[in-house]
Amino acid sequence: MTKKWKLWIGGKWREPKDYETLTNPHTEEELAEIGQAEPADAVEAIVEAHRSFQKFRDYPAHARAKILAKVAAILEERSDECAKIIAKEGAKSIRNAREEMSRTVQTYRFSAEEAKRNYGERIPMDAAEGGENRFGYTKRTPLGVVTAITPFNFPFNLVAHKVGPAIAAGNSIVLKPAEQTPLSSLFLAEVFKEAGLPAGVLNIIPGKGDVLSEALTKHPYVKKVTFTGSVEVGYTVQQQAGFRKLTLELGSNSPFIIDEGVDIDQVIERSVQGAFSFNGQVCISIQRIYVHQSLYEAFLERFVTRTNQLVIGSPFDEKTNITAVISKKSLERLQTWLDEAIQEGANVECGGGVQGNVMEPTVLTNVNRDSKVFRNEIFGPMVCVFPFDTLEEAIDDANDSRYGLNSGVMTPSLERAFYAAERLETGGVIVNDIPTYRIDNMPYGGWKDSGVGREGVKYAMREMMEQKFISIKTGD
Ligand SMILES: NC(=O)c1ccc[n+]([C@@H]2O[C@H](COP(=O)([O-])OP(=O)(O)OC[C@H]3O[C@@H](n4cnc5c(N)ncnc54)[C@H](O)[C@@H]3O)[C@@H](O)[C@H]2O)c1
Ligand SMILES: O=C[C@H](O)CS(=O)(=O)O
Repeated sequence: MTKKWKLWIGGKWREPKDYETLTNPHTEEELAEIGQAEPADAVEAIVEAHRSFQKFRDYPAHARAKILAKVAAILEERSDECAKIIAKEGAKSIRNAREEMSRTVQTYRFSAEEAKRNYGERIPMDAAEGGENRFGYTKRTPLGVVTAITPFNFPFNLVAHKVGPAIAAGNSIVLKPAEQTPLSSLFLAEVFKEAGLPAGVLNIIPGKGDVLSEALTKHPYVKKVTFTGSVEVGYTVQQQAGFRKLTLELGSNSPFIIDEGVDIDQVIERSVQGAFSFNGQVCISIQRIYVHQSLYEAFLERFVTRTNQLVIGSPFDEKTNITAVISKKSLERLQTWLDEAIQEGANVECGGGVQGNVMEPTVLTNVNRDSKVFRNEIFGPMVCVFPFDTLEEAIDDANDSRYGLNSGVMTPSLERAFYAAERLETGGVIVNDIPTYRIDNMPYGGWKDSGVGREGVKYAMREMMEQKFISIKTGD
C-alpha cells in the first residue's frame, strides 16, 4: 500500500474527497495516492491564506529571512532525499535532479537575502514647483494572497521561484503543483513548518488545473496569480485573472547561433546538454541550432556522434542521460510531430525511435519552417539544425518565432556579439553559451508569447508587491 497524501491547508493535513494514483513515468511503478483538491478546497486554502496574511504582513524582514534561510538549510541537508523524489515522480536523471536541488537551495537563500533588501526611494519633492516643504518617499508593501500554479519539469526549483519571493515579500501563498509532480511540493509542508513559518502562510493543494483554475484566479482575496507552464494554459489563466497582478512564465523554442570562426570542439558538449538535458523538457532547451555554413558539416557530424553516445536508462543510474518523457500523451505528440516533419521534408540524422516511454534523442535537418517542430515548442528530445550564410540571416531566422525566452549565440567577435545581443528578440541573450543557461538571481522571463513579467527572486518579489508613494507636509 503506497502512502496517501492529504491536502496542506491552514497548517494541517486535510482529508480530500478523492485520491489519484501517482506513477513513475519511466517504470510505471505506483508511487503514492495523491489527494485531489476540489474548488471548495481551493477556496478554503485561499481563506486560510488571507487569515494568516493579516498577521504575517507585520512580520519583520529579519524573521522572514530567517525562515527562508532555515528552509534552504533543511533542503540542503535533505537534498539527496529530495533528488530521489524528483527522479521518481518526474523520471529526471538523478544527476539532473541533484543539480536542481543545488539550485533550489540557492533560490531559497537568495529569497532570504532579498527579504532584507526591500528598499524604497526618496523623491526630491522640491524639484517641482509646489513641492517645497514636503518629504516624499516610496515603499513596497506585500499584496496578500498569491496563488501559484507550477509545471512538472523543475518541481522543486520552479516552486521555489514562487514560494521564496512570495514569503520574502510578506505574502501568503496557495500552491497548486503539477499533477505529475506533487510529491516535491508536498514535501515542503513539513519543511516550512519546521523552519517556523506560521500556519496558513503556505498552503499546498494538488489537483487538476482546469478544475481549480477559476477559484485560484478569480477569488476576491487573490491579489496575484503566478503561473509557469504552457502558452495555451497561460492564455486561459490570463483571461481568468483579469486585472489582478499576473506573472506568466511560458514556453519557447530557443535558438542557438554558432557563428563563423567558433571552435567547434568547444560547443559540442554544451549543445548536446542544451538540447537533451532532461530529455529536452526544459523551457529554454535548444530547439533550433543555426550553424555558419563554414562549420555546418563538421558540427553536424560531431553533434550527431556525441548525441548517439547519450545513455538511455533508469533515472537512478548515475550514467543515464535520457529517460522516459513525462507521459504517454507527450510521447505520442512527439512521434506525431516527428512523422509530420519527415513528411514535410526533414531528414533524421539520428534517433527517431522509441524505447518504452523513452524517445531516442533525435537530430533533424532540412526542416520545413512550417513544420510543428520548428513553429511550436517541441518540449522533448528533438532538435533541428540549420546552416546559415550571414549572422543577420541567422538572427532573422531565430526571431521568426512567436516565442522569445532565451537565445544563445557563440561568436569569437565582440562586435558581432553586441550586434546579436541588440537584435535578438528574447528576454535573455546568452552570449558565448547556450540559451539553456540560467542562474537563479538573473532576471528571467519572456518576450512575445513566452510570457509576462519576470522571475529571478528580486524581480519576482517586486512583482509580488504593491508600491505606495507617501508625501508628508513638513511646513508651510
Ligand atoms: N518560462 C518558464 O520559466 C517555464 C519553466 C518551466 C516550464 N515552462 C513551460 O511549461 C510547459 C511544460 O510544463 P507543463 O506540461 O507542466 O505545462 P502545463 O501548462 O500543462 O501545466 C502547468 C500547470 O498548469 C496547470 N493547468 C493545466 N490546465 C490548467 C487550466 N486550464 N487552468 C489552470 N491551470 C492549469 C497544470 O495542472 C500545471 O500545474 C512548457 O511549455 C514549458 O516551456 C516554462
Ligand atoms: O524549464 C524552464 C526552466 O525555467 C529552466 S530552469 O530550471 O530555470 O533552468
